[in-house]
Amino acid sequence: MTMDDSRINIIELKSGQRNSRAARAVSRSPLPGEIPLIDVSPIYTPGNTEGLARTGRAIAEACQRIGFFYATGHSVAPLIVDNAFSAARTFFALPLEERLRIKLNDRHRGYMPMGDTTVPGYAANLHHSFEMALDLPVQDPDVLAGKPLHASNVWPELAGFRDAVEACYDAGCRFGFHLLRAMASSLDLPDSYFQALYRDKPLASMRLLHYPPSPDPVDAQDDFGIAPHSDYGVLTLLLQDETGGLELLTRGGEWIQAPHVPGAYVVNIGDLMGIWTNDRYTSMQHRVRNTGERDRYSIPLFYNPSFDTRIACLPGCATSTQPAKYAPERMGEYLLANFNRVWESYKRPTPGD
Ligand SMILES: O=C(O)CCC(=O)C(=O)O
Ligand SMILES: [Fe+2]
Repeated sequence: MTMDDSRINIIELKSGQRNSRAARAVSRSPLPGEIPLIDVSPIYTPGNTEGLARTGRAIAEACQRIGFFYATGHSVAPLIVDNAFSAARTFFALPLEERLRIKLNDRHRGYMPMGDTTVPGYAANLHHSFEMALDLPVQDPDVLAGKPLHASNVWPELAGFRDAVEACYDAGCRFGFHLLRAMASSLDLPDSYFQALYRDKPLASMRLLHYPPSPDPVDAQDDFGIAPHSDYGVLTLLLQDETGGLELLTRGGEWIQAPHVPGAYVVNIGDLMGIWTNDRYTSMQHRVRNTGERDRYSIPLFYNPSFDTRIACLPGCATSTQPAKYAPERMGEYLLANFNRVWESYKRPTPGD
């Protein structure tokens, strides 16, 4: 397989098992219930305190044990999901020159070419992506002020693409916003605790990802679709197609497959949730190996609160025997510290620019 672009950027992801044999170990099928399937529909019924508490308890169990769960009953219409995947397939089938017309900008919107991201210690990830986030008008005061990450999206000239992607983004954000009530309940916090931090311009960004088929990295040069990493934000809501290839590291140190479950989102917690909960909910590593014959598409939504949110140990998560382990972080600055490593190389002129 040829790389679209030979420049390699670094996405500094927490990768505890960097390039070790364990990180390349073969995966197994999950045991029944090992990645729990949680019906989250009570999040949509105001006043259903019992249902919300039940969902919260299931989420607490999942987050503490494995850091991932499948969510059903999320109210995102199948047609919205299908349309977004169709849009992704059409976009990645465009000639490279077309995709490069909207190359990733300094507000982290646009097309990120194949081979442009690596997890330290690994070969370049074998995927490329379309990146978008909250779409703010040019006259928005934060956009005018040049506040980082606040911008309008950029779009390819492709009929129907924008509508399909925006519908998926809006529906995913609505789901995330409701899910925050159950996340709060899972931590014995008032239902609206997290929602209050997401009301004003949340840093919610979505990627359309394409992974071409690639050789098995266990025997080859670590050519993962995406190498082992944990997500650095708060909450990730992932749609994946039927291809499979997503794998999770269990707390016992085994890699297990997280196959496509029809109609379900894969939900996982990121590193910032570990800071918030003092590691009650610790992010877990995951990776993608697309070793079959098929192209794989996925759509993660990184659902994070507003730029100025201060992420510090939550009430109830520190005790006298377990004091807060982490210094507080500011949401936007924390994300920027991670993104900047990518941006640096995008600011450099490349041949043909
Ligand atoms: O494509 C997937 O299933 C996972 C993507 C992922 O882990 C990421 O973008 O952080
Ligand atoms: Fe990830």
